[in-house]
Amino acid sequence: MTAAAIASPTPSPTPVIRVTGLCTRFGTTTIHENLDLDVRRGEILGLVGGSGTGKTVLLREMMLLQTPSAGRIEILGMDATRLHGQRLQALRQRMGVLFQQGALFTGLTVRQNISMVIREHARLDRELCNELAGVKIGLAGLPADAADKYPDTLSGGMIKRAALARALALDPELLFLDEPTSGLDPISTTAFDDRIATLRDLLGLTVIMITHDPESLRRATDRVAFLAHRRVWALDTMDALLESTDDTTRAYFQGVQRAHHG
Ligand SMILES: Nc1ncnc2c1ncn2[C@@H]1O[C@H](COP(=O)(O)OP(=O)(O)OP(=O)(O)O)[C@@H](O)[C@H]1O
Repeated sequence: MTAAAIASPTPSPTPVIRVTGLCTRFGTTTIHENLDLDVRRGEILGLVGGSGTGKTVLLREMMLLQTPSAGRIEILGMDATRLHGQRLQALRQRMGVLFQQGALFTGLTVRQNISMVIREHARLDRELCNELAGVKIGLAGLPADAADKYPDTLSGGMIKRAALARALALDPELLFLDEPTSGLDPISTTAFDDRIATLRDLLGLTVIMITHDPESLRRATDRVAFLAHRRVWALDTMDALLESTDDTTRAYFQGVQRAHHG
């Protein structure tokens, strides 16, 4: 027998996020029922599904901002549903988030917006926090002179990047993006997606991204989780999902493609 024949298969690496048996109910409405999802370290995972299928709620549950009705969420090896107090806070700090609105404080410059987050969590003097904020601004792909501008003087694409810089403020291991490129033109969207891929490579981030944009899904993601019928209905590469023979999956992705191409 050859060595290859007796070698055991490579074990799949432990996921950085493992969701099992997740249920989410609001009153009598069930949004998720026995939903399972594994997120691999270092991947960019797209999260898609029809309106109201619970993408944002699932994202919030994985970020420990919302408690599911039932089920288990393991994050970075910890049973997150059992964490409280300081340990919960410490785990949250290992995650960065960019919500759809990007909400920056309009009365603060870009640098102040970011440095404020660093100062809240680290015992560093103001000057060092400002310097660190400058590093994040560069990582997000903003020109240095954007640092001292106020958000309402920036373009839509630059605001997204400023919000990205803030999401990177605490050196997260997990980055959650809720429709990060909504409202951006195709060129800015491509540039933003490329930046996310670069940051993943550079910083070893794991990225979970909700988006409706099929071009972004194809370009930026390693795998896509498709939510339907209250669970993760399909999980595969975008190319594989586009060729799926399953009726629900095919109908969704064909609809998304049609909507995108007008
Ligand atoms: N706190 C809440 N209380 C009651 N219902 C809620 C709450 N949060 C979300 N929902 C409901 O849960 C469902 C899923 O919401 P969610 O925002 O996750 O959908 P989504 O898949 O992100 O949709 P979209 O693509 O339209 O943004 C919706 O019907 C929403 O109204």
